[in-house]
Parts: sequence; C-alpha cells; structure tokens
Amino acid sequence: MIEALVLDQSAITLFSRSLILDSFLDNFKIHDSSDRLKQGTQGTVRYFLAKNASLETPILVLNLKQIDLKSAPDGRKWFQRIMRVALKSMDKNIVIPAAWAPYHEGSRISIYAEGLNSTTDYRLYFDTCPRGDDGSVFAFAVSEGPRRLDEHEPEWDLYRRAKEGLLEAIVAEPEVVTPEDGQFGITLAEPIGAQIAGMISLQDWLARRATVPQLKFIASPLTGPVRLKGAAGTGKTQAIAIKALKEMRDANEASRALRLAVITHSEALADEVILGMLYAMDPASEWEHFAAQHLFVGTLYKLAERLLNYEGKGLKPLSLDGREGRELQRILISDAIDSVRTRPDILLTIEESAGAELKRLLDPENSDHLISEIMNEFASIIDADNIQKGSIEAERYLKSDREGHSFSLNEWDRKFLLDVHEIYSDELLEQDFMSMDQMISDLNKYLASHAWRRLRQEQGFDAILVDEYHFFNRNEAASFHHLFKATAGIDGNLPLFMAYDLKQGTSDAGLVGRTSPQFMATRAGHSDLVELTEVFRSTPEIAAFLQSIDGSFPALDLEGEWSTYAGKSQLEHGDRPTLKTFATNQALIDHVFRSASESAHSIDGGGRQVAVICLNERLFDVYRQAGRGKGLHVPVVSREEMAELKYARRKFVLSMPEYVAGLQFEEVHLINVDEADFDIKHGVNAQRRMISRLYLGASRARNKLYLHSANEQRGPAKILTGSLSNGTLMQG
Ligand SMILES: Nc1ncnc2c1ncn2[C@@H]1O[C@H](COP(=O)(O)OP(=O)(O)OP(=O)(O)O)[C@@H](O)[C@H]1O
Repeated sequence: MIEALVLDQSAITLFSRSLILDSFLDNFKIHDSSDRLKQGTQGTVRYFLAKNASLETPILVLNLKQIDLKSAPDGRKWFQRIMRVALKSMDKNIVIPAAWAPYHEGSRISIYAEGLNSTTDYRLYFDTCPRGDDGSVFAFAVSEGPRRLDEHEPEWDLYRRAKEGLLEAIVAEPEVVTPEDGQFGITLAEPIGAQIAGMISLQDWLARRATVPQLKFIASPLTGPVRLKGAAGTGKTQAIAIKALKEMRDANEASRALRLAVITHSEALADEVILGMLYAMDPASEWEHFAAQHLFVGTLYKLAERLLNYEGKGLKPLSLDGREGRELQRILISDAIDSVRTRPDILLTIEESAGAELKRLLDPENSDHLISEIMNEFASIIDADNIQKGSIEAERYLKSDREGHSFSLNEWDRKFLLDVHEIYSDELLEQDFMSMDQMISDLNKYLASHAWRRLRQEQGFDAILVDEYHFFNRNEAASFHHLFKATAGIDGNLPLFMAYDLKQGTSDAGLVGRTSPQFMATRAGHSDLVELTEVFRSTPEIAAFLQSIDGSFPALDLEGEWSTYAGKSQLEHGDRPTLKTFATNQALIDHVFRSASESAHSIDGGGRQVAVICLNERLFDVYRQAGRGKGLHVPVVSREEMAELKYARRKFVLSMPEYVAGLQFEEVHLINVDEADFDIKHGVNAQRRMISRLYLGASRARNKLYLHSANEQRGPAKILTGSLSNGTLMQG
C-alpha cells in the first residue's frame, strides 16, 4: 500500500498543467510519453521527480494514510489544491485564492479542500517548513470542519521515511509505465491560451500573422502610454502576449534589465490564457527562466497580496466578481436596505424627497433591480472612491454633479445609499471579510508611502501592459502609475499599454470618472491610440449580428470612445445566428441542455467548445443546481474557475458572460435573452448593462450562435427586433 506521495517542483508544475483523471488516484502511476519525469516506489512511498533532481530539491510529502484521496468526495480537487499550496511554498509568485480561506499560524497553514459551494467542509493541513526544511511542504492531515492548527500532530516518522527514500529514488533505474498498464491517469494538456492561439511561434506572428495595427502596437516604444482599442475577437489579448514576449526577448538579447508586468482583471485569464499564449509562442519555455525574475503576470490583487501579505495576516479579501461573492453581497445589501428603509426618518421623508427612479425601485416588486443598481453604484463609485458616510468624500459625493450615464440620484437618494453602504460595510467587517476595493485602496496608500518610494526602483516595473482595461474601476486604475520604477518612461510619460473594449463592461466600473477632461486620461500622460478592426474569432455572420446589436446601445458621450462596432470578420462564412422562443424556462432549458449535450459529444474538442451562457443571474443559479442538468455540464461560476474547462471532456460549459470573458467557444447558446430583463423601464443604464452582457456573451462564439428566450419572461428582448428585421438574426 502506498502511504505517501513525494513530488518535487518540476513534477508539481507539470501535474498542475495537466489533466488529472480519477484513475490516477487508483495506483498513482502516470504514462508520461514525453518522458519528463522520473517515477518510482521506495518502500511504501511513491516518488515523482525531475530527471535531474537533487537531494537539496524542496519536496511535497503527502500523507495518504491521513489524506485518503481515493475515498475523498473529490480527491482530484483535493490533490490539485495540495499542489497549489506546495507550489506557493516553492514559488512566491503563486497565490492561494481567498475563497479557499487559507489560515496561517507559524509555518502551519490550513485551507478548504473543496469549494465554498460544496456541501462538505473538509480542511487540509500543511506544514510549510517541516523539520526546518525551508521550501518543502508536508500535507499531513484533513479534518471535517476547522480545527486548531496544532491540534493534529504530523506523522513525522512518515516524513522522515519519505525523505530517506529520496536518494534511492533519485539513483534508481527509472520505472517504465506503459500505456498498457491501463493508466493514463494524467494527460499533459495544452493550456487554454495555447488552444486559443494555436501553437504559432513568436517569429511567425511577427513575420506573417499579426496585422499592421497589431504590429504598430507591439513595436511601440517604452516611452509613453498607448491605448489598444478593438471589438471582441480582434486580437487584443494576443497582441499583449506578443508584445510581452518580444519585449522580454529583446531585453534579454541586449542584456538590458527589464521588469515587465502584464495585469489582468482575473487570475484565470492571466494563468490560463496569457501564460498559455506565451507557452504557445515559445514551447521550449525559454522565457520562463527570464520570467521568474522579471515578469509579473496576474491581477492587482496578486500584486497587492505580494506587497502587503494579507493572507499571512489571516485577512480574507472577498472577490465580488465571482458568483459566491456576488450572492453574499446581494444578501448583505438586501438586509441593509430593509433596515434603512424601515427607519422612521426615512419612512417619513421618502414620499416627498426620494427621486423618481429610486422611488420606483423601492417598490418591492423591483427589489432585484434595486440591488443590481446599488451593487453597480458601490462598484463604480462608492467603493471605487472609498467613500464613507460622514467623510469629506461623502460630502462631495452628495453634492457633486453626476455623470450623464450614471443612474440619476438626488441628494436624498445618495444619503440613503450611503446609509445602506455603511450597514453593508459593517456587516462585511463583522464577517471578517475585506472587499477587494478596500484592499486596492490600501494598496494605493502603500504605493504612496515612503517605504514604496524606497523599494520602487527594485520592485517597480519598466513597462506595464493591462488587458481588459474596461473591467478596472477608477480606484484600480489609479494604482498603475505608482507601480512603475522611478526611472520608467520619459518626461513623466509612462509606458502603460491598455487594451479595452468598453462595450464588454457589464458594470459601470470602467466608465465612471473617465469622461472628462480627457477620456481614459490616466496619470501616465497623454496616450496614443491603436485601433484593431479585423475580427479573428467569429464568422462574418456572427460579426454582422454583433454589429447589429451594437446599434441598440444607448449613445454615450465619451469623446468618441463609445464608437460603433467596426469589426470585420476574417473567417469563412458560417450559419446565421438564430432565435428560438419557448413557453417556459423549463422548456427552454430542457431543449438547450439536450442540444448542447449532443454537440459536446459530436464536436471536435468536446464540451470545452460548447457553452451555454445565461444572461439572468437568478435563473443561472436555478439552472446550474437543477437535478436534470447534473452530469451534463461543467459550471463556471467565477472567472477563477476557467481552469476547470480542462475537465469538460464531453460535458458542455454552463456559465454567465462575465465569467467567460476572454474565452471563446465553437458553439454558444445564449439563454434568457428576455424582455423582462432588457425592458427600458428598468432605466437606460440597466438596459445598457444588459446589452453589454448580450454582446459579451454572443462575442464568445466562433462558429455557431443560438439565442433563446422564454415567454414566461415576456419573450425575446425588444432590442432584437432590428436584428430580426435586417436579417442578421433568424427565427429558429
Ligand atoms: N493577426 C491575427 N491573425 C490570426 N488570428 C489572430 C490574429 N490576432 C488574434 N488572432 C486570434 O483571434 C482570436 C481572438 O483573439 P483575442 O482573444 O486576443 O481577442 P480579444 O480582442 O482579446 O478578444 P476579447 O476582447 O473578446 O477578449 C484568438 O484565437 C487569436 O489567436
């Protein structure tokens, strides 16, 4: 019986990029045709090591007697989380997601073994300096429900035996595991970014593939800011990845020091897509060597975590981007509204003082819309500017003019919102959570500190590339210019490269505060503009439909930035998008699940290429939990879960537009494109955000796009009428 597994950093890195099948947990053997690892058993311990492993290499020892992966509810996930903790100990660039609720004490750490949504609450325990071995990790116990970290005594005897066997394992003849042994427990999978981009070398991109505007962007010097604007699928992310790799390569060849950051709004986009694209352009991964020292790819949160070490201090930032965070936020806001609304001073003045918009939303029938509107106000203004009731900023917020595209609120309304915000923030504090915006405010304070001024030259960057700039709110965008080295850029103009498509923004976060005096003004200085118009993702038929719905966006005065869709597809022709209407949501979902599942079985690339994308948050929760869909789909409920797509196999992907931003699928089924949500009576801003959701979801499709609506939800959104009559959308 195998009592422990031992993996070194190479093995963990390779495993984390791979597809692990449950059968791996049967005998812990892999058939590695690329022959990159050495595996073998010494006594009761099984080893996976780099071919050139040495005795000094830090290792992960996993006690299988305690942590019985095979009988765990989701052993594969446990194993992945264990590897992540080990990797973090070996590579400081790795972050443990806050949703795993890491808890530290000395060198001990514990995390949840499964998602917060799971019905179990197992926690895994680690020692990250076992017996003084810095960098090594001992995964030694599991408990149901949280325990004190010193409650379990690690089995030191097993750890000692695992270490003692290391020398034998290194010098032993490599064990040969043939495919006939029946176990392909691990398939070395291509990262998602490599699938999106194809295995095309950097040279090839530069010499043949990249378009003239892309090349212009890639070649722009590191002397000042450049904006890269383009509709969905025009190759913005691709251009960012090419520029990053080219800058690194050039600097390396010229022996020039260069510290580069590629900042994204989601960790998964950074880890899975951008790193995957780098890997695709340079499979030998020569850049990795350079990158370890000089390249940062990740979110602002990851940077903040690195600089401020929240995790070590036991603080949990709550991401409001994922489904869990948003659900919690909804509940807290709803409770806060109830307690403010019933206060006598509010009850007495509401009739005469509240603005028409807010009064309408305060009707219990509109409570969902009220909460959405308030979430948007928090994300784009109140939290983004760190406004707290009673402060000078709050006074300014109450009195200042509101930007044209914001929800209209009079002074009474704004006071009401600040009261709701106060209760909501207190509740967050009570529950020991920190919002991501609070964390970014702290980061900004730190970046203005004397300490950072000292460290800046060493830890700051020479150039920063930001993808999905439209998802960053004002608070976040304010950090960028502080992150540069003092010597970066020229005459105060900083090399900040920003890629964006404003219409993909599903909240106002990326719009507010950017209208005047100059759009997209950052403190990086006046920026040049490069515009991409060739669409490489979607067929001409899908691009024509996108152009058509683009006409439904309410006009916004953003100094020419809110421009009309200019995409021209470079792909071959395909089918026209269709719209199908059903009597009920039930009939809709039955049909869509059946047809998506059939496609997932027949399409090249499997379920990973078929997405069912829901536009309504509440219905999304209902569908993903519905018994009849179980086993058919892989739900992606936050942007951090993109990696799960590797496991889709014959299951299709079920998600919302926000969580699949940056990805693409051969076939997309958009569901609940219903008038109940798009109705202009919810306000022009709410409608604009719904159209953004529709645009973001529809633009994920490469080849086939199906829209669905339910009469129960008042049938197809009226904004589709134009597309139906101009023929870019057909009744299915
Ligand atoms: N010049 C090009 N020639 C061929 N294919 C390209 C070119 N540029 C990008 N692509 C491909 O087009 C697809 C979309 O690219 P990418 O994801 O970078 O678009 P994007 O503008 O970032 O999209 P979105 O804003 O929707 O996330 C990818 O498969 C990418 O490899």
